[in-house]
Amino acid sequence: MKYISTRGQVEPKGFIDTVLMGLADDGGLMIPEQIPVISPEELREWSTLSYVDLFLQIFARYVNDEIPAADLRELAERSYGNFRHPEVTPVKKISDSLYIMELFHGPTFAFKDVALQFMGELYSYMSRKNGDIIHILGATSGDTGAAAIQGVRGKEGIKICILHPHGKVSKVQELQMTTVDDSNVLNLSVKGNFDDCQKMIKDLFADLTFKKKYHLRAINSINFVRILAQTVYYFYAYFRAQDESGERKVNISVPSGNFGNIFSGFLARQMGLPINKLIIATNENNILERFVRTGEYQPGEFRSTHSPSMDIQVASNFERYLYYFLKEDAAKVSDYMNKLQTEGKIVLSQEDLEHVQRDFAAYGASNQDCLQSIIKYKNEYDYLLDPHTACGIAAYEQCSGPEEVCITLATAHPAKFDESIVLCEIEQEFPAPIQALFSMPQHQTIIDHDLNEVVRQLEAFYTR
Ligand SMILES: Cc1ncc(COP(=O)(O)O)c(C=O)c1O
Ligand SMILES: N[C@@H](CCOP(=O)(O)O)C(=O)O
Repeated sequence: MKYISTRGQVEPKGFIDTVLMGLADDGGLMIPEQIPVISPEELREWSTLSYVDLFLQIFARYVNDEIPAADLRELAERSYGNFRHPEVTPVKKISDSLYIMELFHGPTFAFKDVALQFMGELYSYMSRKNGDIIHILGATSGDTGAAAIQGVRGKEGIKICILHPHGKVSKVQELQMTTVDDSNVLNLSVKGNFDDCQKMIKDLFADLTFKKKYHLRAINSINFVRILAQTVYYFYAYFRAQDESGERKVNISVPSGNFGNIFSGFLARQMGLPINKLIIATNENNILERFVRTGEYQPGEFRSTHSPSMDIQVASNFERYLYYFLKEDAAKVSDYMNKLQTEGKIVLSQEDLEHVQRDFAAYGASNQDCLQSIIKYKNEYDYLLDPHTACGIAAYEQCSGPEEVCITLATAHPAKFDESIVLCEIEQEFPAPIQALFSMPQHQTIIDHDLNEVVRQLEAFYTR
């Protein structure tokens, strides 16, 4: 298996080189040259596997023996051994037509742990084995940063710098990132929004001299291994729903922002998993929902909502979908991305829009939808949704048919977003590891939205 760029200007790479490259050197995103297809017989065999065994089966199709099987097993077991639930990502039945897959049983109580626990182990393995210097640079709207820091804190040979939007993450997210006092961690709190942070890190990765000089490595979903690790739970979810749903079609509703999570679902479907509808659930930052409804992809005005981790206008992984949508024509992808840069939008023909609507359903939840879903599911099912999952539930209610079964991905634990839970006049008890954060000192550097200042901070950090 080789990996290529969506923009076609990178020589095909192996798995490890793809992980190390992060953002493709031509500014695109790395993707597998060919997506492996799993036969129905194999899917049947996979359907009873444990989470770790399923992970190993899927990864075996992508890593080309670049990591010996025994080592990969050890990395996976160590990663998922840190989860508080033996099933890693358990599925709960809410009603006859609704299941919730809880992706928040990892160390930082959000779905990012699923891929980032593994990435932390993988980077550490690469550093030990090859003596690679790993300088991680990432941007976060709150969850990726916390999970990435947790995945590598204190690990030898690794330094991590995370940019988050100042004052725009929840209190618990801020504490999870900034109470870590290991010397290999730097938190930059940027006066701007997540899109500003993501743009700055993409600019730094695109500066190949800087990237090479400081050995920059990515933990955001620009890194293909993040996408791959997230496909595992789509298989796992589908198999659990299939156990119960009989002949009914299985939909999956995904709270979406940077399009990484749902792109993993798209990849699983391309691999042969018969997911019926993939439902994109957004908040009021609804660029993806507008795209599916109208065929126009145009960043709008940034809004602060009750689901702050999805307050994203520029959905990074949209480019990966574009590549497959444009029948793997990298020149066309470059064209479309240039158009987005110069004209501020991409507009599809009616025929292309119909194609998109066959790939995805979508719903943009308003702030009111979000709070109403939290209140309704607490009252009717005694289940407390976090505000991102609540957007997923609102989308399930709009897009899933009466004869279908839907699994909504619960992307975070409600304790991370008590600000929104309080607005619903609901009291919750915090899990002990979250409660403990409130009495710990914080470490962060607040900076202006200024690329030169980020460079100064990074140079000082990486060379000390
Ligand atoms: C809790 C939560 N839900 C949903 C999302 C959206 O996921 P994605 O960016 O992969 O679309 C994020 C982060 O983006 C998140 O932190
Ligand atoms: N919601 C994310 C945004 C970054 O997304 P990523 O999947 O590209 O890392 C966050 O919590 O930071």
